[in-house]
Amino acid sequence: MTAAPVVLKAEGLSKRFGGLLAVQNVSFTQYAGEVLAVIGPNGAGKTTLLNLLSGVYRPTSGRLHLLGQDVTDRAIEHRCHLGLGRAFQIVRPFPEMTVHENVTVGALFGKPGRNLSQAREVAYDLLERTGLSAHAGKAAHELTLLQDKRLEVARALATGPEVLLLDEVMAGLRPGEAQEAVHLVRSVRDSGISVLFIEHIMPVVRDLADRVVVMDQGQVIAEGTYREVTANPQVVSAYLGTETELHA
Ligand SMILES: Nc1ncnc2c1ncn2[C@@H]1O[C@H](COP(=O)(O)OP(=O)(O)OP(=O)(O)O)[C@@H](O)[C@H]1O
Repeated sequence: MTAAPVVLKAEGLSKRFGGLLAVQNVSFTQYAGEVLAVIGPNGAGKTTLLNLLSGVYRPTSGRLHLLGQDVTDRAIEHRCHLGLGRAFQIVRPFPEMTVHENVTVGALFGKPGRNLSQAREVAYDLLERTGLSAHAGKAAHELTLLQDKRLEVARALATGPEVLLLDEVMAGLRPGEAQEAVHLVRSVRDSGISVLFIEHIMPVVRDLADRVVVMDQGQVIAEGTYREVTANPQVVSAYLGTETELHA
């Protein structure tokens, strides 16, 4: 059997803020088609890691490879054009623009070489895929929270990613809504996109992740299937005293 190609490879990534090593020597590999979760208690360094992956921060040390290229010193735009998309926890669409226009902007600027009519077509297709077609003409500020999250995913997909980073996109959703969001992420994965996500809601991690990377105090303390990591005493101990219910 041939192993799936590597899409992301972090090698000893660290990020220092003054006296604090927020991310310490983090290494992991993500394979094509894989859904990888990054979990850990508050302050573990998950968001900082995501910022290192997407290019918001340059690492203090370590290297990052994306789709076979060393992108350690590459800007956000370069990573985006290469095939890295990101959806944020706090959704910030252009509120007065329509839902369709918001996705068109992503399709136009996230992928070089598209003209406006191509971007508009891509946007219609993505609204269909993310279940927003019926809301295409609404102003973005009229959407519900779940629809906002769908829009955020549609905007990230509009850049044509091969790897999609999701930063706690389930935050604030009710359980039924979170299940709908899980279906959406599965459909993204089924379309061939590799997904790396940060999540605090353990049932979501259990339902979605092929593999889980657990961080604590900036370091990776465990890696494996959901079952493996939640049975790991070091992981259990890292979560003790936190509000997160580790065993979903
Ligand atoms: N820009 C920054 N400047 C200084 N310290 C920072 C900065 N960003 C994060 N930190 C610190 O780095 C550590 C890791 O923070 P980070 O936000 O990455 O953790 P997290 O695992 O995402 O936490 P949470 O689950 O609460 O979002 C924390 O101690 C945080 O205070």
